[in-house]
Amino acid sequence: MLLKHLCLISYSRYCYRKLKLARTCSGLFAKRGYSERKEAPDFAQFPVERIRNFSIIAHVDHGKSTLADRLLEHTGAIKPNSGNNQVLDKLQVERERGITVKAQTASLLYEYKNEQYLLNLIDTPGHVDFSNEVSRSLSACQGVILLVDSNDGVQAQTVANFYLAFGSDLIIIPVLNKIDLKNADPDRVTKQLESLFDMDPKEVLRVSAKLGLGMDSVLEAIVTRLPPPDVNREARFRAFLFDSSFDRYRGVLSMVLVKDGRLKVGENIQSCHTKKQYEVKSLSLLRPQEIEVNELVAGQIGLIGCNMRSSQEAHIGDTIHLSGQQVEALPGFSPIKPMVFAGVYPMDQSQQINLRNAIEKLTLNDSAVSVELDNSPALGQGWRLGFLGLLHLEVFSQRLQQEYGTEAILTAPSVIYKVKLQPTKQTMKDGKDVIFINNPAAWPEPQRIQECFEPMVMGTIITPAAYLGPVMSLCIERRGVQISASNIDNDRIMLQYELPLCEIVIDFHDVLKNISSGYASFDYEDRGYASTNVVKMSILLNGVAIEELSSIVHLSKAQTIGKSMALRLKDIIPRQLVNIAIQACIGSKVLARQDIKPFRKDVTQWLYGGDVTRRKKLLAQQAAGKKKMRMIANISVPRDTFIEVLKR
Ligand SMILES: Nc1nc2c(ncn2[C@@H]2O[C@H](COP(=O)(O)OP(=O)(O)OP(=O)(O)O)[C@@H](O)[C@H]2O)c(=O)[nH]1
Repeated sequence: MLLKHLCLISYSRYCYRKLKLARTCSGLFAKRGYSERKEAPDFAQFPVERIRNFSIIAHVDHGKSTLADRLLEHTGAIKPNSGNNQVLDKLQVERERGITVKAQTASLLYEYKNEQYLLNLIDTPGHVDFSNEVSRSLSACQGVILLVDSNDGVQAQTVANFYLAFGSDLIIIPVLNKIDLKNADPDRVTKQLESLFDMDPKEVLRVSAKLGLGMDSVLEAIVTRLPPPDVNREARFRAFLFDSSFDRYRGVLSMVLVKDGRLKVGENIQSCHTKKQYEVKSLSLLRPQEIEVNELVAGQIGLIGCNMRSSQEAHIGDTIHLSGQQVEALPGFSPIKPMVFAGVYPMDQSQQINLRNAIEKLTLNDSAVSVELDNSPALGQGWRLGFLGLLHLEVFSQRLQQEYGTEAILTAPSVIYKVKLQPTKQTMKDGKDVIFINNPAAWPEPQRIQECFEPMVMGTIITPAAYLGPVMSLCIERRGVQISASNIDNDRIMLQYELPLCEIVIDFHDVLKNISSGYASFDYEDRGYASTNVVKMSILLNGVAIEELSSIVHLSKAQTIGKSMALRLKDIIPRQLVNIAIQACIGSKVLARQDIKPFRKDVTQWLYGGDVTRRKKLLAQQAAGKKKMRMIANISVPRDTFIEVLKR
């Protein structure tokens, strides 16, 4: 009996402790936002004053995605310590390369002074090729977190991103990350921020996204320093379309910031751009996983599913409104200007339709890519695509393969040249004396050209002083002209060079990283066109020009490029029964020549003595056969050769 009593007491104590623990935990979880999972608030009732839209911007690898992970954990959107690494980097290419290429959104709930706030976070890419994603994200925000690595300090893209946010009149919260690192020097980096951007050192926060240190200070700064979105819930519904993606079952999903009014499932909406009407099938918020809601209200960022079927319908920068209501369109984006062009062809023509569908769907998710039809005698029907840079091109082709299972051949990248033609009766009549050319195959005859212009960029390089010499030599070798040089602090120097775009698209960034042991950083912006001396370099095989291998080069570099191209082709083209002459030419002038010797088949090996006329007859037959072969070899080069040469 006594034993039973004791057991009962200890059991009730156990239950009490468990209950207490549960209560403490629930209190703790409630504080960190966990309770909202059970009783998610009605997002449509969230007052505008308690909404904040912000973005995280930084130089590549300074920890944006890691900070986003910690903020998601800290606000209870995802479970802590469950191996969350770059949760918002959803694409396979992002996870493999460890970079963000696509801005992602997540709505967080945060409790501050007993009031719940809805914080809409947009994680942005850091690499210069994806800066369009950054500027698009900024259009939906009132403020940004400018994240700086407290070991690396201010880098080229920190400068570019700062000016992007500053120019958009956004509030900037400076945050130093990675303070846990042994070599971290937050004081030095704070001074850099003060001298470069005139920032108040007291406003600079210090965190470690990896260890989750200082997260409350960041969240508090977002709530207290940023204003709520400037929206009106009583006005007619208006939403700004700033991103889109394709869902196999639901068609196009449009990511919008609701500027005015509210929108419910079942209502009919219309696009200001295309004037097309749709019925709203689904509305959702991203937390970061999608949660369906019945209503989106002004101030919120959400997804609209309305059975849009084709990529042309979701126009980035469009204004969406309710059908039958007149509203003023919101200011859109200035069109994105692709910098690098490349031909994309299917491996064989049977895959043409698959590739076309894949390109169409992917361009919906990556609106910066421009698409034109193209045709090549050797590679068949294809497309000429425009990209923002080489990494963008690589990521696009990787996504084509990984997300849509299509193999494509990419031709050598080229920039877009401006050519002023000699005045003729025809050009004067059409008024088309200036043309833009992104494909060497379309280059006019030299006698028709009056002047050529090439695209220029203003490059900003930040490098430790120790690497200044090699960095400057690289810029000079790439035809750069120095505009300015200034000290950021005792150790780092910021250089500005005007450079031709074609000199930096291929490998400038890699070479810069190599010569500076990875310490120098680079960013660039468009600087218009400048007069130049470029020519078309053709590649001739046995006297026949192969258009797919031609390129536009600067006259000063034509000889070097011609030589290396001829050597590469010599390695790649298989030996054949005839001699193959590879020539790199400008017009009729041959710059470089390589010969691939023919196989020598000994047709006389079966002869054993006998009359000499017999031997001569066999050799004559062989020579006649070779003559015929050369005719064939002149025009047909194995398809694999193109793939090998055109692959970088
Ligand atoms: N020691 C330390 N490492 C960190 C911290 N924050 C991020 N990292 C590491 O820095 C690297 C880059 O982090 P990411 O979050 O991918 O950087 P990112 O800025 O999102 O990179 P991009 O999207 O490519 O621009 C990763 O290896 C992280 O683990 C930190 O506070 N301390």
